[in-house]
Amino acid sequence: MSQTNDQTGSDLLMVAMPKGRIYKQVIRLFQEAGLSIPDLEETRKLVIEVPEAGMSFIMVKPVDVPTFVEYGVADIGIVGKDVLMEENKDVYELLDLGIAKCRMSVIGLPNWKPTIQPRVATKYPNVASQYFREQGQQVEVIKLNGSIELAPLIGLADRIVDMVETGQTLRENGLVEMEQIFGITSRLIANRVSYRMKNEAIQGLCDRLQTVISSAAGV
Ligand SMILES: Nc1ncnc2c1ncn2[C@@H]1O[C@H](COP(=O)(O)OP(=O)(O)OP(=O)(O)O)[C@@H](O)[C@H]1O
Ligand SMILES: O=P(O)(O)OC[C@H]1O[C@H](OP(=O)(O)OP(=O)(O)O)[C@H](O)[C@@H]1O
Repeated sequence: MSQTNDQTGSDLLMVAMPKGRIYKQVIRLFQEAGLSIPDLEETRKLVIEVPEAGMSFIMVKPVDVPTFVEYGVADIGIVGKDVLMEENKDVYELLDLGIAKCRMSVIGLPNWKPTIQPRVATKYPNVASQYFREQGQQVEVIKLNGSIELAPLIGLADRIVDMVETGQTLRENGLVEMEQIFGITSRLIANRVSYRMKNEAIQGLCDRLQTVISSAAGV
């Protein structure tokens, strides 16, 4: 990857970086790929230039990453497959980073019984609607923003569609995983125009990251 130390402003690759859970894993991956990224979580700054890595970072909510990338204010971004499926934005999905592994599942109480117009609570209404439509099941989807597992416990919904990683949240709330919908990992995405205009830099980054991912996977 051709990187110089004199890149400034718009020469830098603008990266939409998700705040929160994925962040530390992404930074580790970038550092293993030889990119000297400081711990950006230490600061409340939202735009952080790292000229020595040829990149500038904007710190955003994970769910907003595809929006910043689709509009081209970020050239690339890192986002979970769950968000990509839900948001369905017009971006290139370049690389499976293999981090933040979990799965999207249908979850319910063990004694769940089908009802006429079942209610499904979820943070992912598009994913849930599409899944049940494909299953030929009519459901009412209720959008929540967190603590989704609460819904079947207190009678808000019959089932939920949510992520499962270790299964701890399910176990501690007496819920069971009924069906797995798809597997989730974090992905590197790119704006369509940026991918053409800044191809050398973006492809170079992909190649560096791919080397780390492949060696971690023992390929
Ligand atoms: N339990 C989990 N295990 C592994 N990966 C997860 C888990 N929960 C979420 N993820 C992945 O991490 C991404 C970001 O999750 P995170 O909880 O940081 O953001 P969020 O859901 O937008 O939270 P908040 O609304 O609290 O900011 C998700 O989109 C998903 O890809
Ligand atoms: O299988 P586990 O390892 O228990 O992980 C799964 C939990 O993690 C996520 O919740 P999060 O921590 O983001 O909380 P929230 O959705 O309630 O905000 C997800 O929505 C599940 O509740």
